Amino acid sequence: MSQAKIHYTLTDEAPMLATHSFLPIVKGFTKTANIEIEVPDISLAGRILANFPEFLKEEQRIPDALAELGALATTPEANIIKLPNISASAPQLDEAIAELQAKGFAVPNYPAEPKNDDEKAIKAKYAKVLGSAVNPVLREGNSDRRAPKAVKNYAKANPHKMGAWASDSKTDVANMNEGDFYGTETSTTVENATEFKITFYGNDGSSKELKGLSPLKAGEVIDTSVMNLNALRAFVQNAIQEAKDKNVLLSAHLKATMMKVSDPIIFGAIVETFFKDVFAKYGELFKSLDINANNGLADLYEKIKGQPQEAEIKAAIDADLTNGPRVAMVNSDKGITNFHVPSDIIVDASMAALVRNGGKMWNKDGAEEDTIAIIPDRSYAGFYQAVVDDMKENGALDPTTMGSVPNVGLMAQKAEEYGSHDKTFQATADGTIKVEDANGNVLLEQKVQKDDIFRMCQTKDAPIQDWVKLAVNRARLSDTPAIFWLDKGRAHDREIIKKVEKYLKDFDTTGLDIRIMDVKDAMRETLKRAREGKDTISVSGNVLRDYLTDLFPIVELGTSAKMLSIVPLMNGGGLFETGAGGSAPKHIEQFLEEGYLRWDSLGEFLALQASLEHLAQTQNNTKSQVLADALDEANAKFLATDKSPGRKLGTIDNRGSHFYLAMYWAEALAAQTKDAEMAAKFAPIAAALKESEEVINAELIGAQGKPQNIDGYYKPDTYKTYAAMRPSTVLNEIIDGI
Ligand SMILES: NC(=O)C1=CN([C@@H]2O[C@H](COP(=O)(O)OP(=O)(O)OC[C@H]3O[C@@H](n4cnc5c(N)ncnc54)[C@H](OP(=O)(O)O)[C@@H]3O)[C@@H](O)[C@H]2O)C=CC1
Ligand SMILES: O=C(O)CCC(=O)C(=O)O
Ligand SMILES: [Mg+2]
Repeated sequence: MSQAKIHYTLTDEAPMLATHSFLPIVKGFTKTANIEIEVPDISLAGRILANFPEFLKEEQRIPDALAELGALATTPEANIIKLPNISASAPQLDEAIAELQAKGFAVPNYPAEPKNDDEKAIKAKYAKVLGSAVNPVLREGNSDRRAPKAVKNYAKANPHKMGAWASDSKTDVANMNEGDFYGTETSTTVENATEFKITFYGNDGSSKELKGLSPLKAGEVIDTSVMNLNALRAFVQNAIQEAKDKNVLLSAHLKATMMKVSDPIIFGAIVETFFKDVFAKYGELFKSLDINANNGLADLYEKIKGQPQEAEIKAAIDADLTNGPRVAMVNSDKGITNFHVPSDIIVDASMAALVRNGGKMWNKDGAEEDTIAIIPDRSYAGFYQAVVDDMKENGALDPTTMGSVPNVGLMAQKAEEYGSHDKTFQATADGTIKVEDANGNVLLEQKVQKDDIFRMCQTKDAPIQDWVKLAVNRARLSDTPAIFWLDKGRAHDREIIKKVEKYLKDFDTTGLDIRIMDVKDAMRETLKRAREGKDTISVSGNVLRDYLTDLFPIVELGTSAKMLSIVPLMNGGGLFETGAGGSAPKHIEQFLEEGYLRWDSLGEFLALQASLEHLAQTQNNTKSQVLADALDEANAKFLATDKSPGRKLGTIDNRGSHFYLAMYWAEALAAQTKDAEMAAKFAPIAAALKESEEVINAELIGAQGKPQNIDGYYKPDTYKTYAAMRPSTVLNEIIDGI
């Protein structure tokens, strides 16, 4: 048997900590099936170092693990377990760079406003690290996300807390009615393979190439749209007034990490409109200090530190916060508002949390209040409004009875808006931005005013076909109705509908209930069915995939970390994402403060099971199938015995949950009869773990309750992190002895 490989990614924050405890277990168990576990470092710090070898000493240089994994993802051998990673906002990138520099890595500062060609080159390299820079590289397939039956049943039996929705809740979504991406979108399908370029033509006769010639494949859907900044600012002003009039909180919900070019600008426009007198009065000073509203208040406070006007500016900001509507808080204990950091308000998680919480967010005193939720663009605002309306009309959903909403999402090869960063530009003057082919024929064009955001998106045909196939398969396999969520009001979706209707004919859909519905209707129908306890597969584009796979799991299961999240790669490999949620920065904070990590690794367990099964099938490795089946049993027992970390000190945390998983996995391996060698191997391990249960728990729980020092946040010390995450010598001895 040749040695098979699983690539288990090293990422950031809570999942990175969890990996230090779980990886030794994974390595120990899988080596019995001759599987090698590789651990590519795709952490934010690792990605920065990999991109700047010329600034580093020889011994500090590391290979570009992400690029290597991206290449691997296009091959049939790929078997990658991908944990959530930081998608860095500009302030996070600055922090990570500062930490690396302090540790002796001479990487350059991030030049937000490059002043010469050298800085431009550095900025271009950092563009590969900023924002959502990992997932789009690895996602060479569409996504299949669902709560496995055992997980769903567990949630029904052990429901999480749900906030009640009042029928007179004042919570509402505020969106633009014109001048947004939705209203301006134009779209076309390219018949034959060609090339395109993007050029700005100024009303003054000037022109500037924004993007040089790039390929277009036959059948590709392309679109352009524009967000008019004047319309955006006017809309924000109205939303501020609305929140004030209704006497509720004001909150903003964007995706500045994934939409890393457009959404920080939109965030900045919201911040600048809210504090418009401050930005008008201190504009010159802010400019000289490189303060940009797009980076939020935290960055502003940092940069005015020590300035003669510091106190006066802070007072002016406080006055606006007092006079304006109350602003929703990210962390009321620490005084962190919704306007502090663009990456703190990630719409997929934040709106889901709002729905789970009876429509309420937190004010500065930590009390819950209704809110006006700013979601400027109608492309997605309407579907959140549909949820809010449904909750007001019918009350909160009931996790003990509600049906499940799995998702089949179009995302391969950077489909749709989430692949648009390299084609998103802010207009520097009034004019027209044209998408032209190599011969100058105009494919699409948009009129822009200075500061407007122009965006072009691509969606390749092969991923669309694969997505339709995946939807039909999932509907068949789970015998569940599937709804394509597409909006006839959007030019892009009208092109996609044509393709879906065409490609559905390629498959046998007899007996299946497959529908194409408008997004808002799809939401209403899905919620109605969920309330009746019925499951419905949502089949959606890339952005809705992201939003729906946090919204429903967070309502159904309490967190999207418990999702099974599979990406069948188009060339035959497998990418197994862990959960559908993020890297839970507040979990690492709690761990550093009190030695308790409440990150739930169920997503990792589920992904590992799927990865082992994929390996068994593609490499004909029967031992891997034995491992996968035993892990499946272990996962079920893990849920049945409720060994997930609690929320509080003194109960088993992430490390304790790994111990139980290892014990149940070893027990299942010892008990199975398909592979006698493995049964014999794991019988003493299972016995040793069981025998030491009390001692191990005492060691693991005994390690809690004190601050942890792992020497860093973005690049902690490996040795210290292992020590912190593996505090049980008894457990370590058993695992390391496998
Ligand atoms: N696939 C990826 O790589 C993704 C990465 N991200 C990145 O993650 C970071 C934070 O994003 P954000 O969206 O705020 O998400 P978080 O990681 O903060 O998750 C939001 C909330 O979900 C709950 N949660 C998530 N994962 C777990 C888990 N394993 N165990 C228990 N609870 C969990 C917690 O909620 P509660 O406190 O209510 O229990 C948590 O506060 C950002 O850098 C973002 O870019 C985000 C999404 C996906
Ligand atoms: O890549 C990211 O930044 C986040 C990804 C995400 O939220 C998702 O795929 O659900
Ligand atoms: Mg998401």
